[in-house]
Amino acid sequence: MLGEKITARAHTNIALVKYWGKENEQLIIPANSSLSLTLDEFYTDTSVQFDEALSSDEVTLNGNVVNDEKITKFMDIIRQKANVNTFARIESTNHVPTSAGLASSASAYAALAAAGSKAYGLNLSQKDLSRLARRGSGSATRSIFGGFAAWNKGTDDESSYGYSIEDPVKMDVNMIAIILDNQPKKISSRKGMKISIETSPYYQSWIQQTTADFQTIEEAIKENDFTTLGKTAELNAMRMHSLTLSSDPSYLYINADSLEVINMVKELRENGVECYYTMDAGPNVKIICQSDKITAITDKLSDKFSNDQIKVSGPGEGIKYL
Ligand SMILES: O=C(O)C[C@@](O)(CF)CCOP(=O)(O)OP(=O)(O)O
Repeated sequence: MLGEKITARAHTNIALVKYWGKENEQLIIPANSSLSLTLDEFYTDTSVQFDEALSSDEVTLNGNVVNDEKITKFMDIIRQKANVNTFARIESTNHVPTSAGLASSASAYAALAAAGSKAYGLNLSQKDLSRLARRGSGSATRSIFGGFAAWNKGTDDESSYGYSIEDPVKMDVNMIAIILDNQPKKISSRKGMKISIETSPYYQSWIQQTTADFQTIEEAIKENDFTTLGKTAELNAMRMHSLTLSSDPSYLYINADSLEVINMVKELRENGVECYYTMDAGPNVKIICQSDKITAITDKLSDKFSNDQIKVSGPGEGIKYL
């Protein structure tokens, strides 16, 4: 029997308050709550159709066959919830440079959770959809929602879920992604955060600080205070990266190009162009700015980087079915 083909689109999100460590690896329960901005420019479209003729899930990503047991394990969670054993054909198109620290797993697992659950006849609430997406990749929890979203840490599968903070976004806020390297990174976020939580001597102070940062940014959103949001996000990102440096073995996602961009941001700020930077598990830098500063920033960036490396994003929307 052939099921209905369901297609969903999820946008990636960039954390302003980072998730960097799990309390429970199997359920992907984080060590702290996190908060992000969903972006309009980067998204994943995924279609799912179950087919009794299949003897395993068939997965393609950007037209290429993918064999990833993480995907099959994720689909098994959906099959168990739907009480259906049939395998599925999954076609995914990433409008994000895959696994280059541009959070492609966030949009990928959010889209797969939405298309997969609906294809198997589940009609999940947004909250339950975010709990399901969380089982694929932690940051996907937030990509179910548009604009500013949060992932409530929780303590178990039931209490660890995403929720919308503000969508549509009132604050004038954009992110400019500079794509320095779209090669898959050597240390995945999953591996990196495990090393940090297990070996960095600063991990506990990170948890205290990031809990405070969450409240600061939540308040800044309410007060439409871009400066506090940007400043706090920049410090939070660098504190996350200090965990990688202080791990054993020490490692670093920041490379020479990243530092080039960071110094440009500091020069821009010294010259009165307010902007802030954030980074995830890769060398790419994202610059947080308001609309009237975009041109000054992209002009400065184009001194060193080509136009196809520079991508401006406004706030993106939550999950939708196509
Ligand atoms: O997005 C953030 O909060 C910060 C990060 O992007 C890195 F800086 C973490 C992304 O981690 P993810 O890929 O979701 O890990 P998984 O749960 O092991 O799949």
